[in-house]
Amino acid sequence: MSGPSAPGPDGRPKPRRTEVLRGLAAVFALTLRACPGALATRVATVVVAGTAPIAASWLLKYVVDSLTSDGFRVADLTWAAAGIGLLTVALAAGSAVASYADSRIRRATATCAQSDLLEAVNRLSGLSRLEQPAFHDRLQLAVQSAQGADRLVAAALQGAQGVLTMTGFLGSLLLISPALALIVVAAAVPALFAQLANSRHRADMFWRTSNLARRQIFYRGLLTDTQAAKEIRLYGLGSYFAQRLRDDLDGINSQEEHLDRRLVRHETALAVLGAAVSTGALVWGVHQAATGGLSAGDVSLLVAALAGVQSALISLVSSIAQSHQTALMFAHFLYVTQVEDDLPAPAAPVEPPPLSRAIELRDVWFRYTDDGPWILRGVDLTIPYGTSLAVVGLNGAGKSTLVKLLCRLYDPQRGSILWDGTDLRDMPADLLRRRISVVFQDPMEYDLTAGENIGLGDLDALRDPARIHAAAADADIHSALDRLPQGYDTMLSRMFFPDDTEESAAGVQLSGGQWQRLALARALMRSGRDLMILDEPGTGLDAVAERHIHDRLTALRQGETSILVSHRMGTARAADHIVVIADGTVREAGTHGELMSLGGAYAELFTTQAEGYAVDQGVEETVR
Ligand SMILES: Nc1ncnc2c1ncn2[C@@H]1O[C@H](COP(=O)(O)OP(=O)(O)OP(=O)(O)O)[C@@H](O)[C@H]1O
Repeated sequence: MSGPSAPGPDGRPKPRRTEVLRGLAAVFALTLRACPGALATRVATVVVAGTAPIAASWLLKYVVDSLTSDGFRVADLTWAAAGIGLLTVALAAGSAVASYADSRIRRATATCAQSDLLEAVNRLSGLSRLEQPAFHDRLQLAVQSAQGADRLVAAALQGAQGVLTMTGFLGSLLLISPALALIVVAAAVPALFAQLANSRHRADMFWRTSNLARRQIFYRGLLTDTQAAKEIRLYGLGSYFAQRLRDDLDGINSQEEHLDRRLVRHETALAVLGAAVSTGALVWGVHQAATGGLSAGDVSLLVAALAGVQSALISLVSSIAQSHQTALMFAHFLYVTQVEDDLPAPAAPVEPPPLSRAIELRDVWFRYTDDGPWILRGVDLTIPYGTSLAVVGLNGAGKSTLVKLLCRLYDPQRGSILWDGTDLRDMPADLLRRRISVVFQDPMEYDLTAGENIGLGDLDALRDPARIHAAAADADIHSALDRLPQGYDTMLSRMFFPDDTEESAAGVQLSGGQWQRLALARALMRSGRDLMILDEPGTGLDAVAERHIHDRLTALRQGETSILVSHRMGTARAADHIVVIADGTVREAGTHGELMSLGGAYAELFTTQAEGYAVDQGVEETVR
């Protein structure tokens, strides 16, 4: 990966010019990998399309010269005419084959580029890169350029065809008049520079407007999202977001409009220049023919060469410009596919052993960005093997952040987290995560079947109904799933149908608490886990379900190392150890009894919650 690119006018990194060449080479390598056969076919059509017009113009010159001379042979002219006809057929067939090959190249490169991109994003083992707006801008442009990679190939081949045709016709013009050949080429030079400048401006514009483009996609998604629909209707936000979407689109449109006007000015001037050169050359040719300097066939060749060189030059110039623009855009694709992992890979990776001693946090400091506030400020904590730890604290204290660090979704800036004495930074993140099972505070709701939603917890068991049902039973959701229209095969989505079913098999939506139990079942699927982390598993559960699941989990956790983040003090009190996180540090640590007798933050949290229940109870008694 090369160093960061120079910043653009808005301070964000901008693709460098050398990246154009890298982009070109990369797109051809991609096409060669994606569809070598179609590329070879397309090259063959370029040769035919590039040379046939020249051969046809020479045959025409031969026919015209023969017709205007004495004693021509009809048979020879017939062969020449048939030759022109054959070339026309070859051109027509070549064009049809070319568009078929172009379609194949388009589909294959888009698929290959998209999967390269997704693999690259998937290789990022942490979360920080995905939380940077600039990275999302790059990603958006990378997706666009991945979809348009075939355009660069098409433009380059069109350029090659232009070169072939132009070389042939220029050779013909040189035979008639070297000066004329020079004038025709010179007329194309301003066009070349203008087109290159235009393509640079267009690539810059895409970069400048990428943030607006992403935002209007966000608003569009929001306005059509079923989850957002409730609040949007309740608060009457539809028109407000629609207006913001229109403002963003207006911003993009006005920049495009500015560029389009510039293009109109340039293209008009270039067309006038080209027409003037052609007219002058034609007048000169007619004059020469009248004075006997050129034959009638020469004039016909001159007319064909003028048109051929002009159109080949225009096509060459526009293909260079198009390649330039696409290659500049492709720099974003290269950036994303070659971006460094946000978690540095260990120099000497250590495979995490099955946990047997303890997980230790030693003076852990963490903040999400280099200039952001410290979220954890020197956390010291030991979680002995086989014990349960409850983490409590006020909103925003850093409890979920601690969980994410334990999963190595981020690395701490200072201090270390040790797994049986080995720093997590020395372990490949994916191997470490196989040893951990987590229910996050905001678990995913996959638009898949109920069985898949659970089976994703252990891909090897995705088609193992017995294990899936057992995990569902442990999470107390089995009977609810069993009662669904297609049981575990029911699609949990109102957006999609299962692949092989009719519309009548449309999916169902679960309640918030049921989704939470499903996430718990998914976490329980993970075989061979050493650490179970539950980040607020009870928030969406009813009191009966919470009690039931709590007892079940307590039984399941026996002998297992577990961490429970919870605001429900009644649930937290059962843990072997409890820590109170406040101001980014461990404020208090101990058992429930120890912390209560300490009379500090834990005792206050506990009694405040208990008093709430007691007051409610008192009110109920008064009402009765
Ligand atoms: N991805 C992130 N990027 C930047 N800041 C973040 C991010 N996630 C959390 N924070 C900030 O870190 C702080 C701690 O958040 P965290 O989610 O760890 O708190 P918590 O103790 O789990 O809170 P809660 O009880 O509300 O779940 C908060 O101030 C939050 O704004």
